[in-house]
Amino acid sequence: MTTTAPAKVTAPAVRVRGLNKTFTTGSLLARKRLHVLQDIDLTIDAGEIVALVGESGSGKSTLARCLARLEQPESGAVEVFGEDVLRTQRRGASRRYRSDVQMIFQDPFGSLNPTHRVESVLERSLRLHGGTGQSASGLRSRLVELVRTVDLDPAVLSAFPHELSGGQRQRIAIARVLAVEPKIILADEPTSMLDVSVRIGILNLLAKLRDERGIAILYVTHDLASARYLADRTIVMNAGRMVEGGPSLELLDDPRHPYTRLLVSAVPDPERSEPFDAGARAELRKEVEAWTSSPQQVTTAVSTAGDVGAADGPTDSEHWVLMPQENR
Ligand SMILES: Nc1ncnc2c1ncn2[C@@H]1O[C@H](COP(=O)(O)OP(=O)(O)OP(=O)(O)O)[C@@H](O)[C@H]1O
Repeated sequence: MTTTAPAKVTAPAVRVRGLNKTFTTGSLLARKRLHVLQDIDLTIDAGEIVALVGESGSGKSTLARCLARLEQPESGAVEVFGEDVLRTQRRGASRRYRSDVQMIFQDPFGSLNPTHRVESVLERSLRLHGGTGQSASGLRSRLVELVRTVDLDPAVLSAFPHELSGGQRQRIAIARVLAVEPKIILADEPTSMLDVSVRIGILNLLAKLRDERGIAILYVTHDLASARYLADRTIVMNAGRMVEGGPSLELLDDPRHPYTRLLVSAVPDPERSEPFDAGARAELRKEVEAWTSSPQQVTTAVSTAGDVGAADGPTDSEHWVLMPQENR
């Protein structure tokens, strides 16, 4: 008799279940509790990019910061490759966790020490990760390899951050993260401070890291068009809750939830057959308000997982047309 070996089950890179986070603000006499994350569920597989979109203040960064262990949620579970880290690492993230889960921020200048040349910024990360056992030539070739991975010329190694463009600085910030060989990258608006012309290069770099290294990426953004371009799945957040999620193309081309439809309506698309008019948007806004006061989890056919320009108009709206995912 032949027996079939059971299929190997691989845990997702990240699984978040029932996560809640509140902040207390105000003076002693007028304390206010802000429930910033409410019952958040999310999974990200290895080699997958998941975009988190929503209006300003919807809780996207707080969720990323909870995953980076920079914030402590009140309840819920965060599993990384199957390990329930809030239980097993109660006193804070282990050294291993801090290598495996890395964060990229929106301001690449703020995250690089202006007095250090690029090579010493990267060398520091390499040494932290691999100890001090590298020979001088081994170290040099790792530095060159790192900057080449982020598509920069090794000449940048001798530059100071202020001598680089915003896009180059963000690439160095990414190289520094790669020095510790992360399995998960939390990218919080990594292109929002960059010129439109260089944004797509950073998005393509993130896609390369997913495809070639199998890195799981949470991509936090206001820009629906870039989420559509880059992310395998997109999740929409409103006021601390997840309202809708699914494969990016399906979700953003055929949004079901009124809030997602409102966000999508703010991105002009000449190919859209029925343009949204002000009346339609006002109706959607009413539906969103009704949902916010009595939220129900919306499950769409594609279901698995703030200010995206809904009120202020789109940013980079041309990407919607210029960056179709299928032509990437
Ligand atoms: N440390 C903190 N203390 C108090 N309130 C906070 C703190 N951090 C965030 N908040 C509040 O939590 C809410 C969610 O903020 P968060 O930054 O997660 O939203 P976001 O969706 O990432 O918005 P943005 O796109 O503007 O960064 C906001 O109302 C914010 O003011």
